[in-house]
Amino acid sequence: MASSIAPSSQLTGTSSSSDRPCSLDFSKGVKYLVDTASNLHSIPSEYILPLSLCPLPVCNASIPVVDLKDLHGSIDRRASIIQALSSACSEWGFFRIINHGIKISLMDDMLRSVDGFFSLPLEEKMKYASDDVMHPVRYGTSLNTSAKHALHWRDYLRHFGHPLQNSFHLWPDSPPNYREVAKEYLEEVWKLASKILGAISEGLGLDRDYIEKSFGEGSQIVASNYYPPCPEPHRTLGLAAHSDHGGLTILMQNDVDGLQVRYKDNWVQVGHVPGSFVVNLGDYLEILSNGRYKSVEHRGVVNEERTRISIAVGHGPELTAIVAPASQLLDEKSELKYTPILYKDYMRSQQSSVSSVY
Ligand SMILES: O=C(O)CCC(=O)C(=O)O
Ligand SMILES: [Fe+2]
Repeated sequence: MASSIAPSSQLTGTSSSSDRPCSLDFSKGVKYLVDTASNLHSIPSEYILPLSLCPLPVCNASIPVVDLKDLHGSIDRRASIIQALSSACSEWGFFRIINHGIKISLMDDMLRSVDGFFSLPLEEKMKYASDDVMHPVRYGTSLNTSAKHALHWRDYLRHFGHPLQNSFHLWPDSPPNYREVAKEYLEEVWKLASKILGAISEGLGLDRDYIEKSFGEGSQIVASNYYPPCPEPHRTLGLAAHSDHGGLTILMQNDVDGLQVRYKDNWVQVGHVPGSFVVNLGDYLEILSNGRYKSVEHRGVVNEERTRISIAVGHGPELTAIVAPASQLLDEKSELKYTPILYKDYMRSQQSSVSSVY
């Protein structure tokens, strides 16, 4: 669960220094940098990470695949899916899902809308820029944290999906179909998260609706990440190693690889499999399960040739929920591994000290 981040340089992605030429105002994002800098053969020094944090060769392993077909079918079928989810959650904290029920055409539409947003003129995207890391809709670059850090090769659009009425009117209205597509996509992903959370709850020996009930009204945040080609991909990262603070993240991406997951002190590459989602547990579920399930570190690496897009949707409790181990999972012999904390305070503390997206 513990997150690591590049040591501080004097920069954050949203600050700009007056002695830097305008063309290198990094707050405009890496897409802008790549589009406007002529002959970009090396990365600006602000993006160079210490060697210890640079991406190393990765180990050969694959995250587990869970087939959700007939999750609501026979009792035996459900039990075997719950068993597969439970071992993926305790062993990896990450898994791929297939036969999840979301239409590929909707996934493609969402990817196209997000691509359309990042392809807008800079002035249009900058309408959503904000210095407030908790702002309900935010376009930015590098990491979503107020901590000082070396810059990362990523632009992002981040906004709440649920509760819808709190932020829908603030979502980008360009490209013209963004709101309509994102609304449908996020509603479908919310339903999928709910099904998976029910199965995870049962896998822990809790009632099917235990986790969702613990969410109260719940929260959903989408982070769309845009990683343009990078001239020196081995000297930087798109997204620093971090764990997600929410309950469950459901991620899809275009056909360019770049996600890496920590597994037994190695980094494992998570390749693109068309039509599937990658799912991971966040800190909230590690704490709720009193450490039985893991919220595992992951990061985004970049490449020289192609733009990578990923869309990560986090599902967690309402901001006023208490994050604490489920009392049913504790008996007099088990030690309470985490101190209860208000979810809002947990989020805030993460966002002022480490890389965090949700
Ligand atoms: O780009 C990716 O695959 C990782 C995204 C991610 O971890 C996040 O947005 O929290
Ligand atoms: Fe993440």
